[in-house]
Amino acid sequence: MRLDAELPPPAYAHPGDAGADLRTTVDVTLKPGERALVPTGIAMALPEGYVGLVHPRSGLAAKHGLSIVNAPGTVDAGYRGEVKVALVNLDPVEAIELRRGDRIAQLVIQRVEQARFVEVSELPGSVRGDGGYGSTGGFSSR
Ligand SMILES: O=c1ccn([C@H]2C[C@H](O)[C@@H](COP(=O)(O)OP(=O)(O)OP(=O)(O)O)O2)c(=O)[nH]1
Ligand SMILES: [Mg+2]
Repeated sequence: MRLDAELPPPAYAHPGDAGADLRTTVDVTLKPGERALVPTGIAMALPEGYVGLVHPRSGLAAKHGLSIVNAPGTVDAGYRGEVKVALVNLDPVEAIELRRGDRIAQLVIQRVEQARFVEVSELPGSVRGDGGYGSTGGFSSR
């Protein structure tokens, strides 16, 4: 549902794209390190068993340092409020100026399972075991 009828609905830039672009309904300037919760003018009713994931756009991230604090944001199937994007400017020097209608993020809709959590006193073994956080090594050149 569009809460702002003047702006286009989410759209895939190409056939087969995973992410549909979301737009800001407001002008916003982010100073270096600043964040803002930005409205998209979109509300939706995803079918049960699906989730909407709000991902950064790679071009804005690589060129300007525009990211999302909670990337990817989670839009629950039962959520009926406005989808918002927690943008952050990670550039150390330059401010980022966004204008109403700019495409600021992309929504990826995926199937999702709901687990049934079963409490146990022992876990089955595995090859990895409890190794993590770099247990297989870091940069290959060092
Ligand atoms: O990037 C996002 C992330 C979340 N939401 C909306 C939809 C989601 O269903 C709801 C709650 O998100 P989440 O569970 O991540 O936030 P919370 O801090 O746990 O809030 P709550 O206590 O309402 O679950 O906020 C967005 O619009 N954009
Ligand atoms: Mg929550």
